[in-house]
Amino acid sequence: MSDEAKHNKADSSKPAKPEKQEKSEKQDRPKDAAIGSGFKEQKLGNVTDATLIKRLWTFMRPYRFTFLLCLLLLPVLAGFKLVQPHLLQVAIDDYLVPGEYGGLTWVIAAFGAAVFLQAGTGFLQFYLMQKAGQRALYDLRQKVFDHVQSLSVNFFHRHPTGRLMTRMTTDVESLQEALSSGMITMIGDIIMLVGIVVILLLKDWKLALVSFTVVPFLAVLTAIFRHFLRKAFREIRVKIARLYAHLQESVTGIEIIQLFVRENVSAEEYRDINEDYRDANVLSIRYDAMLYAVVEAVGAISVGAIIWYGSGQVLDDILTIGVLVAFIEYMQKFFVPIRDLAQKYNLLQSAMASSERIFELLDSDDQIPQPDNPKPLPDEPLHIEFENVWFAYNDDEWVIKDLSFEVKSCEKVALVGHTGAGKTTIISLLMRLYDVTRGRILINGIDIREFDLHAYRRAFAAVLQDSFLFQGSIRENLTLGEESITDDELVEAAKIVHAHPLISRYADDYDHRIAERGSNLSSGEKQLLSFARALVQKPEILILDEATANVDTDTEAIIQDAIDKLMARQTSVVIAHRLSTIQKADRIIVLHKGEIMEQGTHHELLEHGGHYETLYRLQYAFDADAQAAE
Ligand SMILES: Nc1ncnc2c1ncn2[C@@H]1O[C@H](COP(=O)(O)OP(=O)(O)OP(=O)(O)O)[C@@H](O)[C@H]1O
Repeated sequence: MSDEAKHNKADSSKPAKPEKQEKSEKQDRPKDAAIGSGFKEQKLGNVTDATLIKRLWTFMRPYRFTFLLCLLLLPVLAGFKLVQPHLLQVAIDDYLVPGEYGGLTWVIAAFGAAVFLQAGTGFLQFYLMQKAGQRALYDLRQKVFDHVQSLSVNFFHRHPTGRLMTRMTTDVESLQEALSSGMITMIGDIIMLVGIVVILLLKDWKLALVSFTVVPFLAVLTAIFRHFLRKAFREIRVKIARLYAHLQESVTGIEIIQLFVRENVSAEEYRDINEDYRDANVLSIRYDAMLYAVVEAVGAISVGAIIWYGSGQVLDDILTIGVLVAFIEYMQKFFVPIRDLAQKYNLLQSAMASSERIFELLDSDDQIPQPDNPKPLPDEPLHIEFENVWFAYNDDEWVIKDLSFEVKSCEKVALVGHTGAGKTTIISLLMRLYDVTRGRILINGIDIREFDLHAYRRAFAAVLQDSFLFQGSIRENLTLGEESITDDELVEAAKIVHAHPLISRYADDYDHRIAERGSNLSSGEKQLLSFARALVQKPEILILDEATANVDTDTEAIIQDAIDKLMARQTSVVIAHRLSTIQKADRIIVLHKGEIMEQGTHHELLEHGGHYETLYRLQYAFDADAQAAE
């Protein structure tokens, strides 16, 4: 079914009261999609390791040959390690005990060669593994970033930035350790263990069985610890996400915290979260230390058993001293990988907990849908039409109710209304930050959901309430990386909106660096720069939201002139609380609780004597009072 057909179908089934139909949509929606839910951190843990490893493999696949080479090097590396105790046995039994010291030379040379080759192979194996691991992680980081960028603003409203950042940074880091060292060296450890078991059984199966009596206990104990460690690691990730979320909020909201003297409250909250994080870490360290101690103790018991049983055998001449020494050496080598395995298992547990969270983020499909066969934007002046539009952020709470209006090409339409009337929501719907719940928005008669999202948004330039500026030069902030914009165009745009005098005040004018979020500029200056940015992008449709709030009367006059010039050029939709700024608009739409109350020109609405007239008189009286006070 084409998109058009789909939308038409949705429309034809439009109920008089859309609340009921909405309910079934609600049920279809993934649970996580409920606004305000955030990530369901506690719900993690149901995914099996096999599923996670399978998904991780998709990132390792491009580097599979390097990983394979690393794997092939593992038995070689194990071979060089395993030959050493045997050489020790040969040295004792064949040369030291019979007193043939001359033959020791080749044994020492062979031992030296084994140590040297072990180092060389170890280096190669480690280097290749790290390199491939880093590459796979680079891809993963890139994928996570691209995915996050593609998510709708709705998603960002629901998820605290700090938590998102944790997933994109510390979780990826923890995966990094596992991918670039943990996983493959674990296989190396297993090869070592199997090698030792086989060698010992071949050397003396009875002594081997005595040595391994402790292994089943060890297996049971590590299985129990594994279970608790996994839980502890998951807890750490949840706690660290909370810690970052709080940190992020405290840093971005520092002005409010300081102005309202909330430092102590914020510190108290942070202390609680920090304590939780510390306790979660301490718990995991406790398990870790216990596991380490258990492995050490079991290792010592095993060596004790070898000496106890083996010494008797040596005295009875059944066993040589060389074999006994080799057994002790092998058993010590046996417990090192077991200890390492436990540690690497921790790493892996942590990585599994992290990858679960990263994949959950990658699985969040809160995107604005793209059509299968996008239509090109009409190559003619654009006009907008809202057709019976309904919209709710939360389930049945309708913010926009059956809204219909038109903005003709080159028309300047203003939206006014009390706070919360739905003005910003209309702009968000128009720019497809959200999709309408019901009804349609049309551009030249085509549903906007049928256009390619990016091509569609490129037709707009928006100056929003918060004139967000990025850290970087003024030029970068105005062009937003669009290289085709020339310096002349830049200067011309800045001049039109009165931003040029402000910019040329700086010695390095357009190369002047703006601090993060434009913190080294006043709000009026930020607005002028965002006007220049909007103009230089040569939009078909201009969106202005709350353009003249928070500025003094002189700046307001300058900004007003800038707005007039901006609006004169193209189709514009403007939201303004200060009604003086929109008197020249071709049409003013007065909104109340998501519905149109009245519309017309400034004069028509004043003559009509309705809601707008009341708003205007109130504001006029307020301004007159303010001026008198000045
Ligand atoms: N992201 C959101 N999630 C849930 N509800 C929201 C969200 N954004 C806005 N709302 C609600 O939608 C309603 C309309 O908000 P909107 O921002 O569109 O109003 P507005 O007319 O632009 O107000 P203002 O003039 O104060 O900016 C309000 O009741 C608001 O609480």
